[in-house]
Amino acid sequence: MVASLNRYCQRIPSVDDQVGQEAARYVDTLTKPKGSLGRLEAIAVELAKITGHMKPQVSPPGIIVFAADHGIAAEGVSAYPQEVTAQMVHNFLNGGAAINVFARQIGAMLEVVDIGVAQPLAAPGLISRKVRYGTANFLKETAMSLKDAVAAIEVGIERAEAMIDRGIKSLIVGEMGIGNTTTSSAMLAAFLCGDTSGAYPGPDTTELAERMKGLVGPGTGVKQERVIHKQSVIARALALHRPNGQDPVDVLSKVGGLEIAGMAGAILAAARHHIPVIVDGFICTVAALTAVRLCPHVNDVLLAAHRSQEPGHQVALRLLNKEPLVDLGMRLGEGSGAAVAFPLVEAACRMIGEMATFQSAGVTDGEGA
Ligand SMILES: Cc1cc2ncn([C@H]3O[C@H](COP(=O)(O)O)[C@@H](O)[C@H]3O)c2cc1C
Ligand SMILES: O=C(O)c1cccnc1
Repeated sequence: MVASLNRYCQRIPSVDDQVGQEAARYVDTLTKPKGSLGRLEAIAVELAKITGHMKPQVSPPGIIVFAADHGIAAEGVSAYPQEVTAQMVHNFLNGGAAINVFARQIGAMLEVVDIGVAQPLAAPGLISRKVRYGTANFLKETAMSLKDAVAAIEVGIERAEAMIDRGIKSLIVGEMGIGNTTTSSAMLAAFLCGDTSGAYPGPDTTELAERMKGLVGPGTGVKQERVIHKQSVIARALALHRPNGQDPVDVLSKVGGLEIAGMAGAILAAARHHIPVIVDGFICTVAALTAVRLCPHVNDVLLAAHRSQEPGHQVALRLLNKEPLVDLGMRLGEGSGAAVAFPLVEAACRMIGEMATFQSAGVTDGEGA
């Protein structure tokens, strides 16, 4: 790993288990039968551990949407054309996308970052941090250089730290990039397959494509034949580049995406500053996995928001050992599932922050376990 990134990761603290234990004891003193608020109680304890505060806060939340294009889109892996990425950036800036609506609902700060859209973009409010004009088609060549992968991670760190300086108390990262479910499936497969020796076969990739089944899905809504085509594209790319699943920067540079690198960097920055991350769907969970491979205890600051319909999401969640809060059948990205689940996380904070104790309210405690 590059020295500067390595140094940054080394400065990421562990969560505070002692505050967590105190918070768990305190939750049991609140005016309710013990355990009766179910997972909200566990979330409150997680948030206490992450923030180091017995009464954690997650508001205001910050949302950073990273936009970038994918050379692999040229292989016909999406139901929509590449120019939709740039068009949606304008939609975000005009406030008309799903994430804008949910960001307003939860009072979030929202920022849109061009980290690698394939065409020049300039518009009021857009944060321009283009590392390159989209990735290369990774079926033919590596997606980007190692230097670009690290630069994109560093853009994510920079943007998250800027928002943290502005006072956000939790972070949601979202993305826009036509073709990025293919990229995410390829990265997930690399993290899985690259772990075992001899994982990548020779020129015949049929068996490898078969193993892609549970990792590849319809994305924006391609038909089953095209899902099979996506599996084959990914298998051929993996056999060509043989990414090392133990080395997330290698995986990013060979089959990754600029926005996924940016999201991973932003997640690292949140962990560095004791800020909880509410993880969106498939793409975001692959970015989170990338951050966790860079620094394993980053996993402790992640809360999985929702279960995406994209099949690989289930696999990625299992690798992180996370159970999502809700399953609404969503498959959008942009950070939308995380924003929709945010009020549940906020409820957990309010519970531990505002409820009376048996003692303060003069209510007689029982022995409920
Ligand atoms: C209008 C529109 C808005 C979106 N917002 C998020 N995505 C989502 O769909 C894309 C990934 O799917 P695939 O790999 O099939 O291209 C990403 O841009 C993702 O953020 C959108 C897609 C479209 C078409
Ligand atoms: O779950 C996601 O992040 C997702 C699923 C489909 C398309 N875009 C994003």
